[in-house]
Amino acid sequence: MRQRYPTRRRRWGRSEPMPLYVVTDDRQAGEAIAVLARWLFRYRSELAPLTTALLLAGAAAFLHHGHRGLWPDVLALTVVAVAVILASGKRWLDRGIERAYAAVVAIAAGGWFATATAHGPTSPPLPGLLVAVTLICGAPWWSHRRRRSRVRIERTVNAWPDLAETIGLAGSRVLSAVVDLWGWRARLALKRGQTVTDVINRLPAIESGLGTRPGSVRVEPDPARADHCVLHVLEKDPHARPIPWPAPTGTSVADPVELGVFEDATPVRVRLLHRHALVAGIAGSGKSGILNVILAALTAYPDVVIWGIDLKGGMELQPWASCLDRIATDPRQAAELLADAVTILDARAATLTRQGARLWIPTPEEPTLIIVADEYAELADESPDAMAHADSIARRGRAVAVTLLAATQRPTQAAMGKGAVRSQMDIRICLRVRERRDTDLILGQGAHTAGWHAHTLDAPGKFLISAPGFDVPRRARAYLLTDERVRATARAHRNRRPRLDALSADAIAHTTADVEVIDAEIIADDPEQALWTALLEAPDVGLSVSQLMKITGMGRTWVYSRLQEHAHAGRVQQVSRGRWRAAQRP
Ligand SMILES: Nc1ncnc2c1ncn2[C@@H]1O[C@H](COP(=O)(O)OP(=O)(O)OP(=O)(O)O)[C@@H](O)[C@H]1O
Repeated sequence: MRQRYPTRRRRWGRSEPMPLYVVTDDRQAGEAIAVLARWLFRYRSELAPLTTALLLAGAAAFLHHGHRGLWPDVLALTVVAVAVILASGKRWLDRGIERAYAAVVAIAAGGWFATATAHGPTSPPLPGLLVAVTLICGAPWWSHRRRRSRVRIERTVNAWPDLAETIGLAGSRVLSAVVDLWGWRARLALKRGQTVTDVINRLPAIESGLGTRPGSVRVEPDPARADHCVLHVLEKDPHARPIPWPAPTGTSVADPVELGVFEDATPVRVRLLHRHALVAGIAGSGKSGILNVILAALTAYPDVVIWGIDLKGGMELQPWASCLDRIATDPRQAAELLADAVTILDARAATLTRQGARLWIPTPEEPTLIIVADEYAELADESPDAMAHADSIARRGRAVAVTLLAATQRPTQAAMGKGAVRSQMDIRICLRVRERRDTDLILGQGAHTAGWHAHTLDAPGKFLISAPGFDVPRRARAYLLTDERVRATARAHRNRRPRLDALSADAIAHTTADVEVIDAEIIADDPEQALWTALLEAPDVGLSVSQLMKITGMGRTWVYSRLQEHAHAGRVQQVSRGRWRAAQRP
């Protein structure tokens, strides 16, 4: 009983006034003083401006009584204090505004103290002035966010032993705590036998115990100690607002692509070369947003050819059409495209074997081939052939630089669990999911238990990434490209796109052979009519500008200007870079 009494008393705060006790013995006065002293100690930070004012008044009264001639010395000390703050205050106060505040407080306090020493602290207007200066200088102090956070941490650290018991982490200790930009961080030492998973499983209880908003506490394991972890409390959400896309910095597909930023403001930079990637999340979670960020970066590189599969009828990838070498918009085209990718893969593999090399190193002349597939699960449902090819690419494509970037809304067992595709995905980007088990489906069995809580991501574009170098669950938010930015970026990058290398192009030459048949069938009496007929009858992959020049017998400028007119009127569409066909065909 004697042990529990003081423990409970420690928890009383402003919101929970101390209950009324009827105490019958003489210790009442002693208890009241002890409670008052504890209260003063607990709120010492908030009371600091008042305490300083009282100390100044007391000291001034003392000096005025016996040593009033010392006022010039007080003034000189004030000048020295201000000089020290301005010259070397950076050691204690890293922000300029804080140092300026400290200097102003020193001038006000020193000035008042010197005057009060000379004339007496009670001589008017000095008492009123002291009250005014205390309130004016106290206001920034009371409202200062970092000070308040520091005080809150101190109280939390003191209360941790009780809190730990309540939330089921009894025996854990706070080793250190610091305030950071968005809240505070504490290093925890766990009781022997406790693990980071125990802490992760108690996250909602910790949030409740700390009185923070749901979803505001993160736990990061300590790579060096299984019985240590870092607790990160975010008082403000660093990802509350969309983050605009900064222009890409890389020059080659070998450079990492910057997807967004983590909560500590470090960029999420991931290398796509020789790796397959999966982007998954529910509708509206921001998959297309992430594809846009990746495409905006990739289309700037001269050593990557991009093919697209978009089973939403080309809706998602259409803005990038002028930068894509090829687009498939239905399951049949998708199967053909993937079959061609496997042909390229085989041709490259055979060449590498002949050369005794192991890796296809991309250059602008021999680019890497990345196949961007939106709605990947649809493909699984509608084209088993396509899945067989995708499986092949997933297993054998890395070394020869033929890789997949798949986005899916439904990480179904059929699409993700079977075959090699999911297990071969080196980079997994998990946006918001509906159910916990979807996290395991995307990131791998056991991910949810290990703290990858994708179901708690609460805004589009927020994601978790599991990839080489990213093995702890850290929340990030992808950059956002507006539609206008997507169009402008595609326009800026379209003339820099490389073509497939001769080896790969020859391996799939049959695709262009289909197109040649059409060339022969069109008669170019009337160039306008010939152009339109050709566009109407163009194959799914479209016709190139040089083919249209041949068919119409007209020059490049004429063909371009007619195509622009048709495109402007919505009559033709650019199927992929430099390939056109009529928007609606008979
Ligand atoms: N990184 C981001 N930051 C802020 N908002 C975003 C971000 N990414 C996407 N959004 C917003 O979320 C909405 C849905 O995004 P998006 O279309 O990318 O989702 P999706 O997962 O592709 O959806 P669907 O599966 O229906 O195609 C859009 O209005 C977009 O503006």
